[in-house]
Amino acid sequence: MTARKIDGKAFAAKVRAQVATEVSQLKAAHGITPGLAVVLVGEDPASEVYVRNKGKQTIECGMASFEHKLAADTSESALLDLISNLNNDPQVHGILVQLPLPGHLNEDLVINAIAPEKDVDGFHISNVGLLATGQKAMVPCTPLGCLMMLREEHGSLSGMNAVVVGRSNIVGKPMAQLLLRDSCTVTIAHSRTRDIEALCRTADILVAAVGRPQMVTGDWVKPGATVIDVGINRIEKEGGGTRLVGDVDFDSAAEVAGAITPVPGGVGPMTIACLLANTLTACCRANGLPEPEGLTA
Ligand SMILES: NC(=O)C1=CN([C@@H]2O[C@H](COP(=O)(O)OP(=O)(O)OC[C@H]3O[C@@H](n4cnc5c(N)ncnc54)[C@H](OP(=O)(O)O)[C@@H]3O)[C@@H](O)[C@H]2O)C=CC1
Ligand SMILES: Nc1nc(=O)c2c([nH]1)NC[C@@H]1CN(c3ccc(C(=O)N[C@@H](CCC(=O)O)C(=O)O)cc3)C=[N+]21
Repeated sequence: MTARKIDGKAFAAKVRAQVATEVSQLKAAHGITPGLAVVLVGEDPASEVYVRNKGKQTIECGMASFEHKLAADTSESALLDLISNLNNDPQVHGILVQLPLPGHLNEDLVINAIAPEKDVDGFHISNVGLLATGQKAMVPCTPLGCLMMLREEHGSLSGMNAVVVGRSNIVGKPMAQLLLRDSCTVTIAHSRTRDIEALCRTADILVAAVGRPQMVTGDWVKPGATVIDVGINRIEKEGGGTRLVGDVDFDSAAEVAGAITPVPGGVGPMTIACLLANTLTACCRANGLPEPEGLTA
């Protein structure tokens, strides 16, 4: 392996420590405790992992955690009622509805029912529009975490060629927006992209968010490039059991890349740290207090 391994786990711990410090100051000076509500409808294995890690870390940071676990057959109106209550609850500064939702629920409708200023996922159409037009928004946690690691690695990203593989609303598109805002030349690739390997080899920054285990191999990577692996895929292990792998084939990519994030221990922990940072930011904004520095995009 020649690439530097970017330690997302350690970086996330630093971000959470900063959040915890600011939370304790907020409590001491103003008697305010930031609160995060997480809504989980039905059972999704990826979401379960996320909710478990997140609840623990929310409390470790000194914030209040409100978990709402609803049955898989919950009606849309019941879910909208809950969101309305959370929108009006002064103890709740951040609301996250775990995706994907069961098929009978309209995701767009549900997400857009969240008060934009409490939308710590940054998925509400208002926040998407604010980000796209360069205004102050809630920035989606996963792309924000990726951006923080890239800035730490490179300082300025200006003029770099970035290729984002994946065009989802929750990762690919907002990632591309953030890279564009930092003056990268951005290309978004997806399942219809022609000669995707050659395109990826033009990237100084390569972000993989496809949901296909180990799809991006070393021969897709430009020598010295920085590779950010967003993928979280559970695969069968030889000899039984399962293990977590990314969308990048770590071993072959690490032979070519300059720096690379591992899975686990890369983007995942940063996502949760950014969720906590967004909750703190939302709480400061709600109370007309100055925002924490270095925790927003
Ligand atoms: N670490 C973290 O914190 C998080 C990790 N994830 C993980 O990131 C990955 C992506 O998530 P998400 O964006 O929600 O996934 P989606 O399934 O919503 O989007 C996947 C994207 O990848 C593209 N794609 C699929 N197959 C190919 C292919 N063969 N070649 C090129 N492009 C392809 C799709 O293209 P098209 O649009 O043409 O279909 C689509 O745009 C998953 O592994 C997920 O688990 C997600 C969120 C947070
Ligand atoms: N509204 C919404 N927002 C999300 O941001 C969201 C979502 N829904 N639905 C599911 C996906 C997935 N996701 C993960 C975040 C962190 C880890 C994480 O902490 N991963 C650890 C490993 C965890 C383990 O050991 O299994 C790591 O990569 O090191 C994983 C997955 C957020 N998502």
